Amino acid sequence: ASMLREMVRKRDSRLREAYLSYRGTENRDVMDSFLKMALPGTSSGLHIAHIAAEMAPVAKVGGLADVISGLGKALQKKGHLVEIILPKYDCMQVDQVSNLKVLDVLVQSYFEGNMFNNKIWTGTVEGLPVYFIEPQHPAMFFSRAQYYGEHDDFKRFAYFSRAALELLYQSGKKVDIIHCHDWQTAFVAPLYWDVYANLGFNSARICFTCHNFEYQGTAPARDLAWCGLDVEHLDRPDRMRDNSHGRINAVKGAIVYSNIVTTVSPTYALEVRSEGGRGLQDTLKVHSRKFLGILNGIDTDTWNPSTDRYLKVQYNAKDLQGKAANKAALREQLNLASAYPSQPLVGCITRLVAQKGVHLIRHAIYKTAELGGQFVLLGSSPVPEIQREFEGIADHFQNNNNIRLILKYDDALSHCIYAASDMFIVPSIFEPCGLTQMIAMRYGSVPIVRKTGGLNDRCL
Ligand SMILES: Nc1ncnc2c1ncn2[C@@H]1O[C@H](COP(=O)(O)OP(=O)(O)O[C@H]2O[C@H](CO)[C@@H](O)[C@H](O)[C@H]2O)[C@@H](O)[C@H]1O
Repeated sequence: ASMLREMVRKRDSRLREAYLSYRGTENRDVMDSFLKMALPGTSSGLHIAHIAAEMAPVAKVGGLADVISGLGKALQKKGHLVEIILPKYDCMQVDQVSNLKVLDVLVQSYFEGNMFNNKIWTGTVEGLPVYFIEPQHPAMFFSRAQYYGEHDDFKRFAYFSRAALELLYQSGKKVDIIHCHDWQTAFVAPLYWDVYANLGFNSARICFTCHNFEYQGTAPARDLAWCGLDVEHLDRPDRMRDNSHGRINAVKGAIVYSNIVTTVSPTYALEVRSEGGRGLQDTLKVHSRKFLGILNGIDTDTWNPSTDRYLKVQYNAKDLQGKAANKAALREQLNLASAYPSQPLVGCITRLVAQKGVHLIRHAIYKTAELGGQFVLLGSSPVPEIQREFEGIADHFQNNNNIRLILKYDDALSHCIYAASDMFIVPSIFEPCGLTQMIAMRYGSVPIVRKTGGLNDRCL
């Protein structure tokens, strides 16, 4: 911790200046008024609805899921009424939902010229009330045995965004803040102001958080009509038309139409104002008065080595024996050599996509083997070539008792790796925030990161 504190002290002063001027007078009024409304520690008793594609642990692919439950719980603790709206995926972890039941009302929503019924399920996840929407649509949008990666993802989530707003509208809820996340629910912002506000459902203000500008949700302009948006009105350079090709862009629409737009670290908020914006930099500049970066946090109940039920032995900062016991347990579980307790163990838990620096991860595996350390990778890839490449590396080290690659998603194992490792690598090419380095620090594993985005931010 003292090393990290020292690093923070030595932080590039130009970056600090840039950050401070970004938070300067021009943005202050807008920010202050919204933060008073939206953030913990200010007023309480607001009704906040998050509309999202993921939530931990019930429907998790990556960091978005952690933030939906972590932020939701933090806001709830501050006295706000927080509700989450999710698709009812067939593959979600239903055992993580308490009191799951279907309501005896159906909510009808518009799509492609027709009205469709939606079953509404309710339940509690991590103490938060959740609504799950199950469309009664012949395309079975959320019964695909996976969360993303379907040919009609744009259609699936345009449908969900519309149905989620319809649920809020028909239930007569007086919501203060509707918080949507990433391209999958970016449609909520233009739908709210162009469709629902005209129906008198207009008490809420819209917050859009972009967790990663790499994914923007683009499609031919005509596809916007599916969820009832007006293509002619929105297919314009100052509204939803993408800045570099003729398609429409869901994230751009949310930037234009939301009251406040956030991303997940101040440094990334600076980066996306140039190339990091993946073509949206000019839009972010036009809307800079309502755009800011707020550093993510982690859910310190879920990620707590002194209460973590997945660990062999719980431990805390004052009791590192416990950490050693977890290292021994993981070595046994993964059939790794265990003769030398002090032989360093390097951990890495990630979605294996180009963003995460897969070539650097590969290099770290070989280098650790060469230097006589141990390496455990837990990761899976939506990109078949990358998955195959890492399967090859796993095979290569099959008989090496210092290296293990576990190429799947496994929540329980991830906790054990954070606890067992001495060091944790996050060599991302770009990283909007990054949660794994924060979790690693919480578990006493030293993060080794590339200096980018949230990995290059004030985290102490
Ligand atoms: N195979 C596996 N098995 C089990 N658990 C696994 C796993 N692979 C990853 N995880 C878990 O998923 C989470 C990933 O967090 P990241 O910060 O890397 O987010 P991600 O890049 O998905 O999301 C985006 O959103 C988040 C949240 O805003 C940003 O921090 C980030 O920079 C941005 O890219 C961690 O909780 C990690 O433990």
